Amino acid sequence: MPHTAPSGAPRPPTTLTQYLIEERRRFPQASGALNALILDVALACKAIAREVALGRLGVSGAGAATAGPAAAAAINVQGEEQKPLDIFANEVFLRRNEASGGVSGMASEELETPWPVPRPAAGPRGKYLLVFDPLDGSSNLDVDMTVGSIFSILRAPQDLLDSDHEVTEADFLQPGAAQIAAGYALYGPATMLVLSVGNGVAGFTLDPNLGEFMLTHPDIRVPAQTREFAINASNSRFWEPPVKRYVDECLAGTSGPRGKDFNMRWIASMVAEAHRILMRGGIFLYPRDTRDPNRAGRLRLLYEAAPVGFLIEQAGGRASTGRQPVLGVRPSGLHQRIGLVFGSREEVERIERYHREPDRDIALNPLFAERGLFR
Ligand SMILES: O=P(O)(O)OC[C@H]1O[C@](O)(COP(=O)(O)O)[C@@H](O)[C@@H]1O
Ligand SMILES: [Mg+2]
Ligand SMILES: [Mg+2]
Repeated sequence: MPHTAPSGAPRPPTTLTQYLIEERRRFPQASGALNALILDVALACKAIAREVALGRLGVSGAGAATAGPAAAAAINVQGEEQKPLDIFANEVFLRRNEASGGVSGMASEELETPWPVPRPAAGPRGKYLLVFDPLDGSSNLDVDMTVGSIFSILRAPQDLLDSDHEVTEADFLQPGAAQIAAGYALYGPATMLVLSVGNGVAGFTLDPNLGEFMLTHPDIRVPAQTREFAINASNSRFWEPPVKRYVDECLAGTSGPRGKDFNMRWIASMVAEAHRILMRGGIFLYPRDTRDPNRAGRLRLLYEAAPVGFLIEQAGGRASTGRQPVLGVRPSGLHQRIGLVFGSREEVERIERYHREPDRDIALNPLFAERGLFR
């Protein structure tokens, strides 16, 4: 990053606030509400980062002094066990952002129904809707591995702004292409915030001494090609033929049709996988499979697939269901699940191509027919 003033003297790094002010200059009529909302989200992420870093000493520990809203673990709307930190992170997101005045409703992985934000006593309703997975990859907490938070900002529909009624599920059912901004925080060795306001992707690293997110990755681009893939191979018997074919070809390496060796990674935290792919390329698959006929995939469209798709596409990569661009899918419900493939553009396009080819052609593929490495 060219942090050099015209005089040649090094310039202090840009803060998240300064970055947002610069971005806002592109829209002279903007009120500043979006920036205020993003800064509130960033503040929530800093509070979560502190708590995550405490490990068993914090709300996750049995004798935690600060148990607060996270005291009891429960089962969420998805039928998944909520860890104390899932509940804590959800509370932090809700409390921080309902006070901001920027939103008129929120939706979360941890809440069955939308969270209404009443019309303020004076002034207009918040112009935006905030959707989030407050803690992604929380199964990693027990083993002190990287987790994250992921969020999406949508415009509140005009009829909601004009009315006094509470936000409804239908207000959120907008395709990913309608997102105004999306981002995630990564709670790894360093805490990072990666953000797009529709003008590329920027990464900020939390300076723990200053408590500020500093711009460290100004223009993140996903390389078009890769030799690294990520998929939970324990599901291979449920995969559809195009996915089996793709993975088999990667595994065949130099002796297969791809003519090159591939590496594999699986962190079990989509935010962490997305971050690796934004940093050095790669491809991630959590495809539609046959494991549960009632579920089209594992990941949730509104608060996992859509924001990650927005970031990846803003960085020059591609995000797809395998059959169509994920940003084009209009959700049918808050917690709708979907198959997701994202990352380096050429690999995602290849997987989409395999989905278009009839299964008959795939069965005739000599590699797939003979090897079936993951069958
Ligand atoms: O346990 P699996 O099948 O590997 O699934 C891992 C996936 O589940 C998730 O952890 C789901 O997120 P949550 O932890 O928010 O439920 C993804 O981040 C990750 O890609
Ligand atoms: Mg998640
Ligand atoms: Mg979660």
